[in-house]
Amino acid sequence: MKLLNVDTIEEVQKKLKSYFQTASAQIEMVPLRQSVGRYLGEDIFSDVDMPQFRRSVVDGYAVLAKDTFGVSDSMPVFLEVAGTVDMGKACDIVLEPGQAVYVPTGGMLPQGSDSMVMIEYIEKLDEKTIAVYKPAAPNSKIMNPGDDFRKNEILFSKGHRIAAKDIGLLAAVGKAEVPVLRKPKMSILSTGDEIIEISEIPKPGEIRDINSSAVAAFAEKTGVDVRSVAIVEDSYEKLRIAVEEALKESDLVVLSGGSSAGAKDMTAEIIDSLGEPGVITHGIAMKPGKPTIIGVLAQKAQDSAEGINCQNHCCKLVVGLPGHPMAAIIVYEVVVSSFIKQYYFHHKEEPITVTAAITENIHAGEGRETYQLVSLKRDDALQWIAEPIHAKSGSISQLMLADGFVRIPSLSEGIDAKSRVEVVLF
Ligand SMILES: Nc1nc2c(c(=O)[nH]1)N[C@H]1C(S)=C(S)[C@@H](COP(=O)(O)OP(=O)(O)OC[C@H]3O[C@@H](n4cnc5c(N)ncnc54)[C@H](O)[C@@H]3O)O[C@H]1N2
Ligand code: MOO
Repeated sequence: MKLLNVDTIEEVQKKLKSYFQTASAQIEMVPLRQSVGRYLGEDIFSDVDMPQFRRSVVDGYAVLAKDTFGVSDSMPVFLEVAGTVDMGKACDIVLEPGQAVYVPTGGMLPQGSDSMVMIEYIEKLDEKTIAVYKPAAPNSKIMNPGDDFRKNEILFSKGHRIAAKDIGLLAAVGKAEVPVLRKPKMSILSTGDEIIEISEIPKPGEIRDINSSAVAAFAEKTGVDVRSVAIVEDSYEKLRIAVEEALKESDLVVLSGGSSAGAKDMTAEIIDSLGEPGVITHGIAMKPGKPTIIGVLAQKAQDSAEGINCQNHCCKLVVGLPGHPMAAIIVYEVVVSSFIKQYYFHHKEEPITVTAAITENIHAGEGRETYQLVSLKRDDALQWIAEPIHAKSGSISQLMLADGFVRIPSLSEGIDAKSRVEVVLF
């Protein structure tokens, strides 16, 4: 029985690495504003100093700071106005001691000046003279070249996921088009004679297809291009044809159901029939999610001393998720999603976690790594607490209450109530 011989998650990752290790990035250019949520295909360097010129951050007069030292409301200094700077134009005025030059916010400071005095603190006596009532410290109210970032500085690394907050910086370095990694294409197949479309009313024995929509939503959240979702009945030939068709249009095929040891569980057989190396893992030491199948199909088998090595994504991943919805979603997040981030998106940034005190003892899962759903709340001292959600993996309603999950290693004794845990957020 294959299911008795399960791999740990680390073993699965090691096996996948041997097939996908040299997968190279395929880059496409997208307009800047459409790049939010995409993963960078190249490191991004600044092409200019920012700012490129000494710039005022206020409306006021450029001065030599030491001309203003010691001035006050009752004892101003009188400075000669040597000119006005025009916005968007280079300033060729050279400021001499005893002079001031009007500079609007964002304008270029004249040579010889080292500070700005805001208009609130001056009085215009005539066209040529101002009185300054407040001392200015050197470098105050100005930005020097490179204060924000310097030319040739690395701003973002390949694999970084672009967020809305990054768009301004990409705009500042002229990225009207951004090199991003191509989205892998995924097909999702739900198997089972009992599975019906969600628009239908289930008759006794039937169940609406939860997994396709749920897995598609998690995949799209990660940036995957979900090409198709379909329900396939428990027929070897129909399922084999469906997987074969899906492989033509997709880089990854995710099936749900049909992964455990039951009589109709033919997913593994079908993967093996479709190419080499076929099923590499049948059963993972995780809870939930034990009856998971991982298959790899080489498109161009390159027999070498190391065996089949998939270069440039010539290997395709076929995953048989457990049918139980909660198990399907957790396995997708823990195994498939992290594979996609690593091999297709070169994404190395760790997910943001929240440290919280767990409210109950959690048992470790007898040789299996346990993924415990939790909901996060604040206690009276405003510290995060994680409340375990006790839900059967065949259910779905409790998932909406979960903020994330806690990982309990298989060799641990479990977690005691009140101990600190890391919650990986959904
Ligand atoms: N003898 C054993 N039986 C089972 C084992 C085992 O180790 N030995 N593992 C159990 C666990 S754990 C799980 S999880 C399930 C996995 O079963 P399959 O992956 O073969 O899935 P099915 O049998 O097709 O379905 C299981 C369950 O989930 C429902 N389901 C399936 N697909 C969907 C869907 N798209 N949307 C909603 N619900 C779905 C299905 O109707 C079943 O109720 O096996 C245990 N058995
Ligand atoms: O471990 Mo199963 O994958 O749902 O309970």
